[in-house]
Amino acid sequence: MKNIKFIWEYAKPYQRKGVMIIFHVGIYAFFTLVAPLIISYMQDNIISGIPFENAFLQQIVDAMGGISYLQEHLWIGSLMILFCYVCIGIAIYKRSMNGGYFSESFALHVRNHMYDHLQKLSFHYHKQKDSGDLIQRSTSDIETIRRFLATQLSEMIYAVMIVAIAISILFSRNVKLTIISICLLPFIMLASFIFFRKAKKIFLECDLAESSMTSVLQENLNAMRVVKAFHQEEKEIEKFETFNEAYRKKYFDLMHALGIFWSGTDFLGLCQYLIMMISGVYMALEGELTTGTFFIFLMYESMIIWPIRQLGRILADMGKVSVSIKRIKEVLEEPCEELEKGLCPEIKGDIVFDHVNFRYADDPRMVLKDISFHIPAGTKVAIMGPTGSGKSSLVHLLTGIYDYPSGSIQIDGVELRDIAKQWLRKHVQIVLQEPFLFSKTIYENIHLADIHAQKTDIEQVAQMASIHDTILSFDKGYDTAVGEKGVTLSGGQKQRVAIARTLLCKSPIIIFDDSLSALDTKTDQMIQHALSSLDHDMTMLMITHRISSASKADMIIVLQDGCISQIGTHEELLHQEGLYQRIYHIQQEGGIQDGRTGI
Ligand SMILES: Nc1ncnc2c1ncn2[C@@H]1O[C@H](COP(=O)(O)OP(=O)(O)OP(=O)(O)O)[C@@H](O)[C@H]1O
Repeated sequence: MKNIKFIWEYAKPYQRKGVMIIFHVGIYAFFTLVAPLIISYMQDNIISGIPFENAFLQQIVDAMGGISYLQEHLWIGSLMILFCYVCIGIAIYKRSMNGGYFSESFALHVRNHMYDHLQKLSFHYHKQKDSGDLIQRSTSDIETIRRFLATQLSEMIYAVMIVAIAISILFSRNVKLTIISICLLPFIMLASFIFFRKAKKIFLECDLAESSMTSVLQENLNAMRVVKAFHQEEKEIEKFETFNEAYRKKYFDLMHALGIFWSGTDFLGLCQYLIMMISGVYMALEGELTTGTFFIFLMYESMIIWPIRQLGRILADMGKVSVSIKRIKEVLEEPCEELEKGLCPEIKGDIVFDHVNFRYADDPRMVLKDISFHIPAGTKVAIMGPTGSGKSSLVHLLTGIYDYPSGSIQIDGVELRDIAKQWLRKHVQIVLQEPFLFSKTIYENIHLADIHAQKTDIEQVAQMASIHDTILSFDKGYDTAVGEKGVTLSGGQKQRVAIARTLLCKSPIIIFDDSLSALDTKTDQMIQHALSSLDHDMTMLMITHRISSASKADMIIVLQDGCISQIGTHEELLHQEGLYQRIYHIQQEGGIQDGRTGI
């Protein structure tokens, strides 16, 4: 019942079309059954002249001119049969149209709602969930329900109607032959139901084999540069062939099982048909059956055997539909991140960490331990430390993506978790280590940070990010399309476009998560120089591995194993024994001039 309600809600505004499916299937079933009846009456009562047992039918025939008139004008009967087939054609067309509207409307609304909801779910949720699974829920699961509504639903209604009405008519004609005609039908339906229940496992294995093969292909295409750089082509081909072969095997298993099922139930169906035919001929010879009635049995039998088999399949498939609905509901019922709830204080960029501890939900290890510091507004801070020491985790806390279990983080005196997330993210911008560019033009990629920005604003931030001249050197300038994941740009170029995009927000707090280290020292210095000449005050947190960059900061925080091991200015830390001094000496000695020190 809940599933019907779910489908009904999303099928708006085409719910009426759903009801019309039942009506048109009814018309289809009615005329499909009436056509053989007309032929039987023509044979028995018009041509052979057997009087009608039914007074109502006799009245209709009289109204049409009587039996002898119809005998002389047999084309009237043919015309009636033609009329039935025209009505069947129209009903099939209408049923398909309504099924299409109903199912497409459902799919459209659920897909939109899913996409909308996915945008509003927390980052934590997305991190925990497998993106492939979410894609499957938003596509294949919706498709399973759509297919059911578009075709299987009407097939099911048709099967129920045609079987129920045909068997009732057959009973009214000859009880004994009807019982003979349906004796194998329950077995056909049961065989079909059991088979498709059991076959679920094979279908699933086939789906999994296909998705594994697709993943290999996807990974290979994404990592084409690495594949070529390490001469992995042969190995990759071998790997793909293994998965392709596994998929072929599973598909063959499926075809084999389906082959056995279809031929087995075909055989049962034909046996049923044969039993009915032999019994019918025998009974007709004994005079228990008229030719017209026998004709009805022949026609109706073929009409009910295949829908019965189909009904078994649909009933088994309905399990899949309810599983899909459950999987979609699981996502839709997941609570959204409350982006607007909370305070919207004026943010200038004063940051205080007070005994903050932090660990990721799926990992018992403490990533940040007892972190305390104060960054006054407008300060430029460098964060250094060995890989895995917690630098990125620390700065990500400021964007409100994760919550901190203990301690306090305040921005301009307001507890960070009390600030509305949307407001916070508008004022705290981060340039990620691995920036992501959309498959749009460079202009659009920068412009999305502020839809009100003018072309001059975009050029200005591009200049600050030292990418303006590079963009102009492209044939299409700012209109250059950035390919899938920005592959038409080099890593450093992508990084600089991402920096320009972040600068366009003019946020009071800006974070560079190791994003400047990806650039050469000269570009890094140029960008930092441009940032220091900005006309608005900005607190800047910069994760870096370069002493040359850190030395220009007002404050340097050195993290080691999740704890602050040193904090101070370049001069102070230089005279302190510790990691900063060691890095300084390594870089001074010219070991690694351009970035990472191996810490
Ligand atoms: N999303 C996550 N879920 C669970 N653990 C994580 C996650 N991100 C990072 N970690 C773990 O937290 C610790 C700190 O990682 P973090 O990325 O903050 O270090 P980092 O100093 O920025 O490293 P790097 O310089 O290599 O970027 C590491 O041990 C890492 O394995």
